[in-house]
Amino acid sequence: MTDRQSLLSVRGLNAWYDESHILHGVDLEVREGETVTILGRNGMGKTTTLRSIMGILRKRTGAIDFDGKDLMNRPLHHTARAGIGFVPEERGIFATLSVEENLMLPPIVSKNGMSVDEIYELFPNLKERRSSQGTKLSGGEQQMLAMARMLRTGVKMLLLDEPTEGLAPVIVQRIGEILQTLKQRGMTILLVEQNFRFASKISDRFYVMDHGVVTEGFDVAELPARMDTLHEVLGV
Ligand SMILES: Nc1ncnc2c1ncn2[C@@H]1O[C@H](COP(=O)(O)OP(=O)(O)OP(=O)(O)O)[C@@H](O)[C@H]1O
Repeated sequence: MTDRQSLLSVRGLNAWYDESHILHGVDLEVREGETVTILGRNGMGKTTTLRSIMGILRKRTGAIDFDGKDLMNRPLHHTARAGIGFVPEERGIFATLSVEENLMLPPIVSKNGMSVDEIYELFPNLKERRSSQGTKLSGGEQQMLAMARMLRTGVKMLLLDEPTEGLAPVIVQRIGEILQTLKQRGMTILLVEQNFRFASKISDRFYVMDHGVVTEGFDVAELPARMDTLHEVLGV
């Protein structure tokens, strides 16, 4: 992995919700084609890190570089245009629009995106439900649609916040297979995930967050040797 180029680099990231200082100097790096998971107990700042990278959370300091571009002083829509797709925990499916209308909503950012046909091949259940309203979808279908919608835009990197939350094991497995397929196609993925078993199967590297800082980072090969300490820190 070390010969791959850095795609996302975050250094000394501090972030605040109003007066609450949540991130205290987060450092992390994701290289092209890697899947990296941020682990950590509830409330440690994982979601805040993703929101700060995207620029949804504006009160922040530090450096964020993506694909050679400085993201720190750009408006939110420029972050998306630079090629990062954020799939939030709440998924953000528009209830009154159909599956296909939701799919077509975000603007294309590069011509490397998947066609609608390719998307339906990867997500056959979305094809079946292409005319269904957003409200009629199961949690798993909503998660798949939220991911699919980003793949169409041609982003280089996905930020996924707890994609398996609340989903049945069979759907979690299906999402794991989809992420493996995306990895094979060269997608770069930064994942926040409480489901450690799921994350351990698809990740190349891990970071652990504790009280607004990254306390450790390690390769998947080191996972067995780290299990005891992870068990203590995360309760996994
Ligand atoms: N909108 C908000 N306003 C104020 N504080 C917030 C807001 N959202 C989160 N926080 C606080 O920021 C801290 C970090 O939350 P964050 O959601 O980033 O944690 P997390 O590691 O993603 O955990 P979780 O899995 O619980 O979401 C927590 O103390 C939380 O209470």
